[in-house]
Amino acid sequence: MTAEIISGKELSTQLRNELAEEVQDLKVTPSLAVILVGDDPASHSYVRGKEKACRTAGIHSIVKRHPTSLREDELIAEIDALNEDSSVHGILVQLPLPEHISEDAVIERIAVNKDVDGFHPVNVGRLLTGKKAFTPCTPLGIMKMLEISGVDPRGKHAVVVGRSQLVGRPVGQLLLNKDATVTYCHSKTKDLAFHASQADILIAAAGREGMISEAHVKEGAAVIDVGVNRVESTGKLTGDVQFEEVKEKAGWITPVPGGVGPMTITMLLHNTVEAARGTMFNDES
Ligand SMILES: NC(=O)C1=CN([C@@H]2O[C@H](COP(=O)(O)OP(=O)(O)OC[C@H]3O[C@@H](n4cnc5c(N)ncnc54)[C@H](OP(=O)(O)O)[C@@H]3O)[C@@H](O)[C@H]2O)C=CC1
Ligand SMILES: Nc1nc(=O)c2c([nH]1)NC[C@@H]1CN(c3ccc(C(=O)N[C@@H](CCC(=O)O)C(=O)O)cc3)C=[N+]21
Repeated sequence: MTAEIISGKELSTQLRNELAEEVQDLKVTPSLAVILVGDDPASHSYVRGKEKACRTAGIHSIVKRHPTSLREDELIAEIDALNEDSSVHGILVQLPLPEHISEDAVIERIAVNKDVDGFHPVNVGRLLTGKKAFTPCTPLGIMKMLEISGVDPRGKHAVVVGRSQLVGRPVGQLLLNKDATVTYCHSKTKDLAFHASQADILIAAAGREGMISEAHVKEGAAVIDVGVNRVESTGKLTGDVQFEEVKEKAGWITPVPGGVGPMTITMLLHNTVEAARGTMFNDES
């Protein structure tokens, strides 16, 4: 079997065009504030990608760039100001932050209704209890890719490799909310190949170049590659999945680049439009 390749790039083009039309019909121009601390080239590159994507969708974006030496209290003060500013609908603090700044303290400071990353504990808790919430962009993008491919998680065995707060945990939760049977694997898992090869839906989110081989994959499975690893020798990006061999066995597969990455940014635009509508928490009980 040769897998169907799910192009996050193509799907993103379509969804971003649809978002641009939605934006035209809004009374306000959605506005996203991105805070970037330090000089990590990958972070700067991601943030440029976000700025560009905002422009094409008609979303206003402001990027606040700071040196690594920025103090935590200065960052908190900036977030407070953005929380107060009614012209700003979404706030994203690019991670990771320098070691002297507490990521938890910073994320908790962001207003829940501007938390377009879905990292605030209130949004995390709402997701866990099945309520409407800002949902982390990468997991949301993954669910969209499965949906568009006609892969319904209900009753399927989903195996998630990785349990981070940003990717692994929330994607497992979304799959559970869609009635999948979910297994999480992580660095202490014994016999990863045994667990992974049981999966109807396999999410590879460990950040380990090429760790998922053909031996980890069940015939016909949907394989979603979240990993973004830069190969030292070539400078190229590659995923956690050995694409060439796995595509001969899987039913569906996502490439890197051009898979989950572009969808993450598309879902950020989606969440920003949602924040600008301001109706996420309207039916609060
Ligand atoms: N395409 C996109 O849009 C995005 C891509 N990414 C990429 O996804 C990957 C994961 O990101 P993130 O979740 O933030 O990373 P983290 O480093 O925070 O988490 C990695 C997870 O993988 C687990 N893990 C590590 N090694 C192994 C192993 N050998 N076997 C099984 N599990 C293992 C870790 O286990 P333990 O908990 O035990 O340490 C941990 O839970 C990275 O490559 C990152 O660049 C991230 C965000 C967005
Ligand atoms: N607060 C916060 N929110 C995030 O969502 C967040 C973050 N911090 N820190 C870092 C990770 C990583 N991440 C990616 C986004 C897009 C691509 C992406 O578009 N990748 C392209 C390639 C881009 C390139 O060529 O450099 C692709 O896979 O095709 C990848 C990774 C978001 N993250």
